[in-house]
Amino acid sequence: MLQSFKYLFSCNLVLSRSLSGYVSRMRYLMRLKEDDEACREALKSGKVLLYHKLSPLLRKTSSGYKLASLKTSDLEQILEKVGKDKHIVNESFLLGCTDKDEPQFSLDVGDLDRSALEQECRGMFVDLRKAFFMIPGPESPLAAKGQALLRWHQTNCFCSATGQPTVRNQSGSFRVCHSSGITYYPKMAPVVIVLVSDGSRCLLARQAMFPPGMYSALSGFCDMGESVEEALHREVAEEVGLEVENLQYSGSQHWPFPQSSFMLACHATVNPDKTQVNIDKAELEDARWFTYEEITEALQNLPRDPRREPPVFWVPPSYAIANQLLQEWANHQQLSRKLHGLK
Ligand SMILES: NC(=O)C1=CN([C@@H]2O[C@H](COP(=O)(O)OP(=O)(O)OC[C@H]3O[C@@H](n4cnc5c(N)ncnc54)[C@H](OP(=O)(O)O)[C@@H]3O)[C@@H](O)[C@H]2O)C=CC1
Ligand SMILES: [Mg+2]
Repeated sequence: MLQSFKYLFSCNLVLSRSLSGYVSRMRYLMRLKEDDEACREALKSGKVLLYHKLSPLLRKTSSGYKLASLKTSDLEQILEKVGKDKHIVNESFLLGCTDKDEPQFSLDVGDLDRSALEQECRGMFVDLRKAFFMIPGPESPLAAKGQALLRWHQTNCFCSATGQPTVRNQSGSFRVCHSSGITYYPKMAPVVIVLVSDGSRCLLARQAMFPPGMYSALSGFCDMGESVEEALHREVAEEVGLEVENLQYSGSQHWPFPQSSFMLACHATVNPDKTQVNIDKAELEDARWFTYEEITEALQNLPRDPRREPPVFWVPPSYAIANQLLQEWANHQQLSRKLHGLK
């Protein structure tokens, strides 16, 4: 009894410690967003993710590649070595905070000589899509956020009402036009993504612009005023001419390409007697039903090696929420096959 009480007590202690750690970190970040001076101070002891024309800096380690996270003081020295004023570090944007309470920032140095920087930083700038195949999975959201914030600032330098320049706050959590008084906040466009199943197969599609052989779940931007459910029904009807039912929320994800999207992912079903697809050829090059065996094989395909021919059929990498939908569908199929005594 005492043992279990002790165990419960220690669990609660761990829980309350970790909760208060999280809460204080969030409060700290909130303050940095609002207080320019505090943010400038935090930058001095923080870490900066460096980008060159929106490509993040990666460093090779003994086990592969990692996002390079440079101490501000080291970055200042590097900038001076490549002949740049170290104060451009102050143009960094606040991204978040590590679990060791180190504030993290991103900075694009696209106007500096790329190879000189790569040499000084002992790393290389890699296109973000390629970087997703190289860096550890947990680093992907940070790399995406860093790029998205930089892109948003680069493309929102002027007020759409007055044409006057907008001015950022120190953290980069907004830009303001002093002429109109309008405040602009970084934006994401809501997108629905849905894996449609007929019970034993799932429906995937490809756009002409996708890399050869890649198929993904159906997706589309939400129209103004639409709910997620309405957008989902409409996109499936428009793109493949089917009516879906039994929508089930799966999860969400920020997606940086081509501009920031906020992906809302769901599963849905169609009546197994009504599976004939009618493709909107203006949107999609192809859409077809895939079996459980095809999906499990595609999910096991290793990340693409750009030097080799791509497989005939492959699916988005594990970081993409489309991949999560496919994993969930395959797990569900496996379970129901077991229940029905199938392999
Ligand atoms: N993370 C993931 O797993 C996946 C992410 N995605 C992402 O979802 C997003 C949407 O998917 P997609 O199927 O292409 O969308 P849609 O089916 O809505 O088709 C895109 C079309 O909509 C137009 N459009 C309408 N509203 C917008 C808007 N706010 N921003 C940009 N274009 C708009 C575009 O026109 P035009 O281009 O002519 O300007 C384009 O022709 C893409 O950014 C894609 O990268 C998609 C699949 C998987
Ligand atoms: Mg679409």
